[in-house]
Amino acid sequence: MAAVTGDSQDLAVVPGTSAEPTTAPAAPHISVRDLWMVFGPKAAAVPANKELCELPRKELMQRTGNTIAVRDVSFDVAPGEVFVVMGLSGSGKSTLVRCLTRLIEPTSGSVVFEGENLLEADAKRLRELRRHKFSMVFQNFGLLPHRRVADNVAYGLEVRGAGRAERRKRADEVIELVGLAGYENSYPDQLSGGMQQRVGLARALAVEPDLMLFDEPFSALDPLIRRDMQNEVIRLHRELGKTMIFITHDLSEALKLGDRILIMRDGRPVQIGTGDELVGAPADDYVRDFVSDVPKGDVLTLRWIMRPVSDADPTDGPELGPEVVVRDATRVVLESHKPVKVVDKAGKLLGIVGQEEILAIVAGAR
Ligand SMILES: Nc1ncnc2c1ncn2[C@@H]1O[C@H](COP(=O)(O)OP(=O)(O)OP(=O)(O)O)[C@@H](O)[C@H]1O
Repeated sequence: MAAVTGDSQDLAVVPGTSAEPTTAPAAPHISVRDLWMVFGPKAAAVPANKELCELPRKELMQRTGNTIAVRDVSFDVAPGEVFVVMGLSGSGKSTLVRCLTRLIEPTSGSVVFEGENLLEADAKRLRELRRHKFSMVFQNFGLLPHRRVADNVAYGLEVRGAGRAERRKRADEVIELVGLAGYENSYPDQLSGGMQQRVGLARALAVEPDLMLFDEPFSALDPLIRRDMQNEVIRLHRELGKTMIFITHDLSEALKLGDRILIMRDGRPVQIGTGDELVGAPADDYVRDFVSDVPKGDVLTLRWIMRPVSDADPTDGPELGPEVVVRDATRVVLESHKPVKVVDKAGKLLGIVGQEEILAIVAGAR
């Protein structure tokens, strides 16, 4: 999915620089710096204590009763970007995302949202932000069972104090938007899992949030329904351009939805990058392992496989941009009797891709 503002390529870390904080070209929508979340007694003392921070998880727990769920995480999310947080169970994804809106109180660091450090907001301001600026979609849908679809969708507006007519109008709009028209008066248990999650999506959209947070929203759904819901998020993002932070432990979901992906391990950020950067230049064996089964041709772009032009290369072949995905370039390259020239927007020749480079990827040799 393309970022609505800015070129996601520009937002990315340079391949191989792994977890360096990335700087968005425009003012970031949300900017996280040096964020720590330590559970347990005297948690605040842990981040500053190098010796404690380096202890294995079990030993830290035995010695101090603390668990480090998020350690020293920094990243920016640009307006309109879809930023995915990915990692195995226990890697700190949920804690990190809950810290962003202070559903969990971070131990230290800063979270600047639209220029405001949320860690300094008082309870009143925080309530205001949660009602007007953020919304969250949960894995277990989080619907109120005794309320009809329309009332579930309008719940956030009701909390905000909106009148009945306004609530109903807005609920109808978003119910239509997520494809649930006709089900306004149903109860959640009369709907399938996928439809219930559409209600969850509609409820999150109803309040017109600036930032949408998704906590593994589709993990409980069947694969086909899950695919439909991913496509639904892509469509809604295209139509509404909301900034989204999306947690998943599923790499294919991360690659499908994310402009950029943050990979977490044991609370640490291991790599932040676009899908092709993770696949083309994994920061370590953990990331390499994650991406090992990804069909490379579906993710890598020509810039990853092009070679320098040599004197022997004909340079009158067809031209393609460096951002073209290998899969999409395959036909042009294989049908051409000459190597394809990889050319940037200014017309500068960057490299050459011939049949060997394509076949090496398609056959999985690289
Ligand atoms: N309230 C808590 N008290 C103590 N430790 C906690 C608490 N919540 C989470 N943790 C610990 O923090 C670490 C990160 O947990 P978290 O739930 O954020 O991971 P996750 O990547 O979201 O995992 P999952 O995909 O299973 O939800 C884990 O070791 C977990 O046991």
